[in-house]
Amino acid sequence: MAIRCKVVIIGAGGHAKVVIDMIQSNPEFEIIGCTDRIGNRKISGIPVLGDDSILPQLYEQGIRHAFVAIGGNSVRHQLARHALDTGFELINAISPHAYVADSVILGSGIAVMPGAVLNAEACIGNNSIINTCASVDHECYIGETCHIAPGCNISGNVRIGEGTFLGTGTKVIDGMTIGSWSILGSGAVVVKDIPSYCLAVGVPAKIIKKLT
Ligand SMILES: CC(=O)SCCNC(=O)CCNC(=O)[C@H](O)C(C)(C)COP(=O)(O)OP(=O)(O)OC[C@H]1O[C@@H](n2cnc3c(N)ncnc32)[C@H](O)[C@@H]1OP(=O)(O)O
Repeated sequence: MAIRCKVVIIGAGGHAKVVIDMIQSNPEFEIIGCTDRIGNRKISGIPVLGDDSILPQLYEQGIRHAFVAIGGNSVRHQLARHALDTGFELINAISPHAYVADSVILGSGIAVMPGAVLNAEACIGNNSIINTCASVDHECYIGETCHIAPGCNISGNVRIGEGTFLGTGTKVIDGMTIGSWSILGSGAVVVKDIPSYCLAVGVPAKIIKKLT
């Protein structure tokens, strides 16, 4: 039997439960535990080993692979940087029930949840989440550390900058550009470009706040 890569999961909330389920379905990996501020417990049968300060110790013990399972973009961004600085390689967690076209380009640290569809020549940046039943169509570019929430539909040739969050069920028509670190409220329909650092909601999506 092939030796399985030992993986530590960083985070132990609801998002981590979905990630654990996906990684457990991949025979390449063996999850050795999670990290979280609240230790001394198990999630989905996996022990919480301690908080993030134990990562260097785990690396010294020979664990080389990690996955940051945190839904919030800025915290995920910071923890991914910390894990990489410690020496870990970030794996991808791809559901066997997602469709990922052969020509899709994936970075590392990416979660693709059940029912998600990534169509031809889409490109997904490091540490991004394509959540349950979201679709990313042909030639889209999704930057690093984005979160495309459940049920979003992103049409072809859309570009989304780093750190942007599309709330549940957001729709984006083809060819749009959405900037970095913006937030689209649940149910928004994007029919015009959205700049960086904006909160936009509604149908059609309108900017209601500038974000810092
Ligand atoms: C598997 C998972 O669970 S993944 C997680 C998925 N989670 C989501 O998709 C959550 C998405 N979040 C939202 O849609 C939130 O409502 C946000 C981020 C847009 C706004 O949140 P907040 O910053 O707390 O804003 P707040 O709730 O104060 O609303 C501000 C205004 O926007 C309106 N608003 C908020 N959300 C929306 C929305 N989705 N569509 C239209 N209007 C909205 C509010 O009614 C309010 O209007 P008012 O000022 O006239 O009263």
